[in-house]
Amino acid sequence: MDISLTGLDDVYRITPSRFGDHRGFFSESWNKKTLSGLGLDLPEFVQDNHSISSKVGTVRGLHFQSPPHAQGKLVRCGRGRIFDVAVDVRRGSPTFGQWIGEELSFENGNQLWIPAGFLHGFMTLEADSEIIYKCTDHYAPECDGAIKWDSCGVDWPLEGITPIISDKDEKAPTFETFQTPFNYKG
Ligand SMILES: Cc1cn([C@H]2C[C@H](O)[C@@H](COP(=O)(O)OP(=O)(O)O[C@H]3O[C@H](C)C(=O)[C@H](O)[C@H]3O)O2)c(=O)[nH]c1=O
Repeated sequence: MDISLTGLDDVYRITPSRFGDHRGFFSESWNKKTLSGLGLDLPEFVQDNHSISSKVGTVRGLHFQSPPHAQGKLVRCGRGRIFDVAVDVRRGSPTFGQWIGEELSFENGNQLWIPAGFLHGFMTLEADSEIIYKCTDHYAPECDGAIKWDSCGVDWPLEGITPIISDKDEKAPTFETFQTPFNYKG
């Protein structure tokens, strides 16, 4: 299992080891002890989420849950390919408003650890792409929030694709109107 830096402090790329043989491969997709041994101690996970998006260009996000139910997420792609995005919205952060986008796929097996205080979203790069992610707090609809996907300066790899968006996401407030509930803890 490898941990590597991304363009945003506190957001890490995690690549589990794969043990291949004539049948296929085996991989530990999550191991608290291994990550801790590599210096990454994550909060407890309490909920796993799983969604399938059937069409290329499906954009889900940019979402967050506000305190007291803010969620950290450990994100992976079980099938297909996604462009996974995190935006730093921690007041006082040196990278406030900055974003990263990473290709996560079944092929590369990469994961992203995205702590609470970041918006999260993704765009599918293949049909029937599957996202699986562990969350550090339970779903709390009263704390559920969204910022309009195209208002944060994210360079989505649309290349002429018309994005498929939920009504909720289409109507989300823009980043410039956003009063973040998160503070940077240094
Ligand atoms: C997030 C969530 C949703 N739901 C229900 C609520 C709706 O009836 C239905 C679809 O929810 P939504 O349209 O918010 O699903 P996504 O657009 O995939 O939202 C997710 O997309 C981005 C990528 C995220 O990081 C968040 O985890 C989450 O906001 O599932 C639940 O029952 N539990 C949950 O934890």
